[in-house]
Formats: sequence, C-alpha cells, structure tokens
Amino acid sequence: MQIQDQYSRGLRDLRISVTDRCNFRCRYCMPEEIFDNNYAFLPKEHILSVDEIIRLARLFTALGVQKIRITGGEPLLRKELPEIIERVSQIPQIEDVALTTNGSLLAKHAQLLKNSGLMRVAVSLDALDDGTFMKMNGGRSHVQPVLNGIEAAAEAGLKVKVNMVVQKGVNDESILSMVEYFRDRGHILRLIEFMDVGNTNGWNWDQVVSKKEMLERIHSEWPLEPVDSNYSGEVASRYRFLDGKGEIGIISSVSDAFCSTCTRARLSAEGTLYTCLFATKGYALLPMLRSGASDEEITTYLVDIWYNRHDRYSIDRGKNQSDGSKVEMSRIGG
Ligand SMILES: Nc1nc2c(ncn2[C@@H]2O[C@H](COP(=O)(O)OP(=O)(O)OP(=O)(O)O)[C@@H](O)[C@H]2O)c(=O)[nH]1
Ligand SMILES: C[S@@+](CC[C@H](N)C(=O)[O-])C[C@H]1O[C@@H](n2cnc3c(N)ncnc32)[C@H](O)[C@@H]1O
Ligand code: SF4
Ligand code: SF4
Repeated sequence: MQIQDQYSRGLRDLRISVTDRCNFRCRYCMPEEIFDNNYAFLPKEHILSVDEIIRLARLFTALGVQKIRITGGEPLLRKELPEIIERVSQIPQIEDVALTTNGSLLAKHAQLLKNSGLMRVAVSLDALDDGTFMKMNGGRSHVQPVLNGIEAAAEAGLKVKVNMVVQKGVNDESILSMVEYFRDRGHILRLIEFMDVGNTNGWNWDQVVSKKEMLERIHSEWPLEPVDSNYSGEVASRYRFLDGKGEIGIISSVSDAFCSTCTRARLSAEGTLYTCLFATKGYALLPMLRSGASDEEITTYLVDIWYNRHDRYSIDRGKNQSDGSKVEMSRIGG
C-alpha cells in the first residue's frame, strides 16, 4: 500500500531510536546541566522490546517503508543492537539498513554489525582537535576513538559517511581541516547547519553557518560543483570536488529547507511516532502494542496519522508555529 500525506508525500524512510540514553553530552543536543543525574531517562520497561520494534517495522514496510535508519540516543548502548539489525534487515521489503552513531564504541562492534546485515553507517564528528571536540561533547570522548570507529567500519565493509554539526564560533574554524581529512580518506563528510531541535540547546540564528557560507569557504580552497541527488528526498545537497577527490554534502534545514520531499517517519525509543523532527506531538504506539491491538488496527491508525500529516517545520521556521515543547533530539535521533 502506498500512502500519502496532505502534501502528497509518501512514507519511505523509518528512523528508529533504540535508546534515549547517550554516553556523550553534546551541547547542541543533550546539554549536561539538563541531562544530568536527575534527568528522567526511560525505564527499561517503557522501551520498545526487540519484538515490538520488528513488529512495527514490518507494519511500516506494508505502507511503503524501504529504508530503515537505527539511531538514538547512542544506539551502540543498546545491547540487543546486533539482533535488531539482523531482524530488521531480514524484512523482505527493506532495501537499506543504516546506523547513526557517535562512533565512540564503533571500533569494537563494526564487524559484528556488518555481519548482522548493517549496510551503512553515519558517524558524527564535529572537529579533529580534542579541545574543540571535547568542548562540544561535554568532555566525554577524545577524537581518536571516533576515528578508530570510522576506520573499523570501513575495514568491515560498511559504507561510511561523517556528520559534522557546524556551530558558528564553536567549530566553524574546523570546517576546512575536516573537509581535507575526510576527502583524503575517501569518506563523504556532511556538514549540518545547527538546528533549533528540542527546547534545551540555546539555539539562535547567530550560531548558524549557512549552506551558502560553508560552500564559499570550501570552494575557495577546493573548487566544487553541484551533483544530482542520489534519490528523491535526499536530505543532503551533494557537491563534488573538481579535482576528482570525492564529494561532500550539506544539510541545510535552516537556510534552505527540504520539507517538500520529506518522506521520513520517526519512532522514539518508547514507541511514539513523530511525523517531524520538530514535532510538538507524537502518537503513542506502545499502549496499542501492549493491549493486544491487531496488525489491522495498528495499520489503520498509522494510515490515518500519515494521511493527516501536514508538517513542514523548516519551511515555516520563523513564522508563528504551534505552541508546545518540541520533542528532544536525543529521543528521536535526528
Ligand atoms: N530538518 C531535518 N533534518 C534532518 C532530517 N533528516 C535528517 N536530518 C538531519 O540530517 C542529519 C543526517 O542525517 P543521517 O541520519 O545521517 O542520514 P540521511 O540524511 O538519512 O542520509 P542518507 O540516507 O545517507 O541520505 C541528521 O542527523 C539530522 O540532523 C529531516 O527530515 N529534517
Ligand atoms: C541525535 S544524534 C543520535 C545518534 C548518535 N548519538 C549520533 O550522535 O550520531 C543524530 C544526529 O543528530 C545531530 N544533531 C543533534 N543535535 C543537532 C542540532 N541541534 N542541530 C543539528 N544536528 C544535530 C547529531 O550531530 C547527529 O549527527
Ligand atoms: S548528538 Fe548523539 S552523541 Fe551527541 S548527545 Fe546527542 S545523541 Fe549523544
Ligand atoms: S522539518 Fe520536519 S517536515 Fe521538514 S524535512 Fe525535517 S522532519 Fe521533514
């Protein structure tokens, strides 16, 4: 069944958060003064079990989902991650299984994840110097373990992309060194505009380096040209180096929104469905799962939610948007 929302967007991509916990405290996502020892993380019994994740993933594939991204929190903190990946990748309609991780624990697990059926990994890394990186991740990790994770993933045969959130005055001076490092090693670096996700990261426009500015800075060092998207609705705009040394991506949710082609649904660790990264409201599926709802009942509910979807937060950014607090990024995983 192919379903469409109010702007004729299908449902292709399901992003599943497998935990709300993380071993980092990136200031733009989980500032440590908020996510401290008193923070109420989800108790285990309120988190989707592996069976529940697989059941929902199957139901979503019947509505058009072909691509699954596992995220968090930090997904490598979930002990059952290899089993989740193995079972998700065995669902016949699933063509692409990817993982988004901070990379700090990846070196140890990359080969097992690849053997379990993982195809691609996006590793987040914001700078190559420990000073800047540790300032951004709340002092939780040096750079080297993440670089080791990236190399282990590549050696295991996983396709690797690197995600860098760019924050003006914090790590924008690291753009060129990051570009140089990863183009020399053949990994695609994607530069992400700092976004106003959640309610706690102190976002303001002054800290955003726009896509245009990032491109100008990189182009003046290594000339670039645009490349067509790999698929309709791709989040990153692609640019190739004219000297033939690979490509980069820019994710410009703030300065150049891409909502018109957004086919992404997000499932939080506690089984709540969000139809936008900036949603103020989610749809709790866990009570249905645990009260014996049939596949047909859950599917009818999902179809109805998608049919009524009219999210386009980034296009409308700055206009009066609905009140209420937004879901935290660590709950739905970016
Ligand atoms: N505003 C907005 N940002 C998004 C959306 N999807 C992804 N992002 C941002 O882009 C970042 C990178 O996304 P990834 O999870 O690495 O992967 P992807 O864009 O799906 O990548 P590919 O599947 O390789 O094309 C995320 O961490 C978010 O910060 C979206 O629907 N809206
Ligand atoms: C929430 S994390 C979850 C997965 C994993 N812990 C990681 O960091 O890759 C997913 C992605 O969201 C990005 N992200 C988090 N907060 C962001 C923000 N305020 N603006 C832009 N991207 C953000 C992170 O950099 C990361 O690439
Ligand atoms: S961006 Fe990822 S690594 Fe950083 S705090 Fe958020 S969930 Fe953790
Ligand atoms: S802001 Fe919402 S609707 Fe727009 S691309 Fe991101 S998730 Fe999709």
